[in-house]
Amino acid sequence: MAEHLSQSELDYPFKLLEYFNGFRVSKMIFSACELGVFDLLLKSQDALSAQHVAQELGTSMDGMERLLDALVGIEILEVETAQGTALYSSTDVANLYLAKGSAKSLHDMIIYRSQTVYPLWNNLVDAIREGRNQYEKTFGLPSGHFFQAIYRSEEEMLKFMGIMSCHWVLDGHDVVTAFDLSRFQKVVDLGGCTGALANEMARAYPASSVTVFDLPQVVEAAQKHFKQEDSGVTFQSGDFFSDEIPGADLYVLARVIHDWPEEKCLALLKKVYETCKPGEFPRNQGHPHTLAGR
Ligand SMILES: C[S@@+](CC[C@H](N)C(=O)[O-])C[C@H]1O[C@@H](n2cnc3c(N)ncnc32)[C@H](O)[C@@H]1O
Repeated sequence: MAEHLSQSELDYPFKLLEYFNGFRVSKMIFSACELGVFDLLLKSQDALSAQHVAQELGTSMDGMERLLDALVGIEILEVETAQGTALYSSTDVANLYLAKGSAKSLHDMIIYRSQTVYPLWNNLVDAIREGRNQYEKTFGLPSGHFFQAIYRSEEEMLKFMGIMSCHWVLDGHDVVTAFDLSRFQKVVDLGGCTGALANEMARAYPASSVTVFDLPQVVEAAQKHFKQEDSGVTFQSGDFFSDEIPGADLYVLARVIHDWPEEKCLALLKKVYETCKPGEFPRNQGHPHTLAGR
């Protein structure tokens, strides 16, 4: 570690302190999102006092004042003083990413992190000791099948699908255009969920046909709640372990491989290799292509 952290860290451990206090910053943002602080400040035309925010959101005045000051400290909110009263307002960043409703809102992702991921990470020590996920200990759900736990109700499934989409609003275009993929005529996004990345792909390469392949209940929900009619993306349902996967000359596996143990990954990648139409690799290596993302 000493080799990677700068010399000054030996005199005073700035980075180390930042690392192990990082959870406090996460919790401040999670709490403000859950309480609706950013939504209220976005709606309000004027900067608001801590008392006003506390009253509107039904919290203690002392707790809210501390939270607002802490958010000013990490430059997510701004404060000005008028006649001895501190008045708080949102920054553009908070309005764009932390409040509900903007096209780039990460609100749902933050709520999921707060209510599902954070409690799971609380059991990280046990996860490492036992080598398995902690759904059972954290939520009393069977941990044997990861997606059965995540998709335990339609509401939970839609929440998960929502946060999967959020990521691609930020990075999707950059990811699909990082390489020129225009020569691939048929693209299949395995485990493509809502189709958010597939939509970016179809937009960037309008001459390609793009198909999302995912579990039946996910495909049904994707078409009902997330489908973008004009994107031209098609959906096919199935299980990529037990069913045939559609033929393609490019497969996308975005954030899929990391979900599975080694033997399942190898089985899936073998299936992709065998089904993928051979094509020309940029440096003429002449083997099928897999665009794998994690
Ligand atoms: C972590 S999510 C990633 C979603 C999407 N690729 C993305 O990056 O936003 C994994 C996806 O794999 C799908 N999946 C899980 N098991 C599957 C299976 N056996 N067959 C097909 N899809 C599956 C899930 O429904 C989910 O959409």
